[in-house]
Amino acid sequence: MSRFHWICESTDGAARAGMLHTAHGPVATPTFMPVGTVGTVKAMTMDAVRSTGAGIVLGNTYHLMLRPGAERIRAQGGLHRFMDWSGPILTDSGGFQVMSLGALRKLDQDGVTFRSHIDGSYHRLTPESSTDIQHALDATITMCFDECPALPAPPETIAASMRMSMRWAARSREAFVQRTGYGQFGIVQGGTEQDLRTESVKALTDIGFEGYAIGGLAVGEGQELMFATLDTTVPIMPQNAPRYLMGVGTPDDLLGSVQRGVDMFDCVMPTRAGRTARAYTERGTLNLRNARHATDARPISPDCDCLACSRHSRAYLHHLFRANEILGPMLLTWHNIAYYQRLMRQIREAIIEGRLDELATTLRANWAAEDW
Ligand SMILES: CN(C)CCSCc1cc(N)cc2c(=O)[nH]c(N)nc12
Ligand SMILES: [Zn+2]
Repeated sequence: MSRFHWICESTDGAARAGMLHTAHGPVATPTFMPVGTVGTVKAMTMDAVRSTGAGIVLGNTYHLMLRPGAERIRAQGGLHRFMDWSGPILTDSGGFQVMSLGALRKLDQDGVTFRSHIDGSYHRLTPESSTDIQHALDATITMCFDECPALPAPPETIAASMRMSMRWAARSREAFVQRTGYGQFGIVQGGTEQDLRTESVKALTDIGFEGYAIGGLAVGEGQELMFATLDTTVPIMPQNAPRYLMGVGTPDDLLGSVQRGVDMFDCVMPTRAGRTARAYTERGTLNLRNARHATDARPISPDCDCLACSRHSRAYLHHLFRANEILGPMLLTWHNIAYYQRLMRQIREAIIEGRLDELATTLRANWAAEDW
């Protein structure tokens, strides 16, 4: 079994193309990780997920600890077997979900106590318990337990939160059980304050992790401020470790972030859009509920090999959504994930061939094209 490591194969400016080697197989980077919050990529079978070329999927400690419970998943052989996915799985550590789900919660220096959004029962997450739960899930990549402060916030609030997250990172690392082919990622915090981001990167690299995530962004700061934060934070992150930008993003966000040196992404946009009739395409997004699609015999994308595009028309997808048929979200989620995977393959190939800037110009022009 190969040890957990990332190899940089090519660079094009700050962008990198590489290979992440794990206990559950290799993943080509840059990579987009479909979100499988409660052990399922919503509205997709795992065969459909595999057919898109996805290499790694995401799970969530918060959701899985509440239902069905980490112990029950462990007893079933771990999350891989439970959800029929033999590739790598990255699990988020739960703190972000507690905050973002608005669950009734009490945060203290040791961890967070919260009430389940499902049945109101009380639970507690700490760096130790989050790490233990991710171990029980047999996560290939374990995320540190952190706090993601809401933006905007005063610098002193961001500083206090980041420093608590760095103490929690040390405790998460202490609780992590090293296994060949498994990794743990530290999460850089610090809002959009460069000095705090620098302090956070140093704190995490002093502890030492197999990879480093950029947290605390994609929380409403906007693309310009997100990119500005990447411009100063990514260059001081370890060169030889994978970099994961959490919760990002649109195709344009992914392209700009890869150009700034990011390797891994996750976002609910393509799956959530698939359930709400919004199609991602090489020429921007389409709202398939719109009446103009009612008689359009074309596939969503002529260049797509997903089931929706290879067998059906826009008119059919329009009909399914108007009729509120389950097959609508199934087919469109499949298409959106297939589009995101195809985009990442295009970007990776362009980095290897040294033509990423040209591809970026073409992609951005096509995304801005008039509705079609
Ligand atoms: C399904 N995904 C949205 C969940 C995984 S990514 C969640 C997530 C998103 C964002 N934007 C910031 C943070 C952050 O700062 N810390 C953690 N732990 N998770 C984060
Ligand atoms: Zn398609």
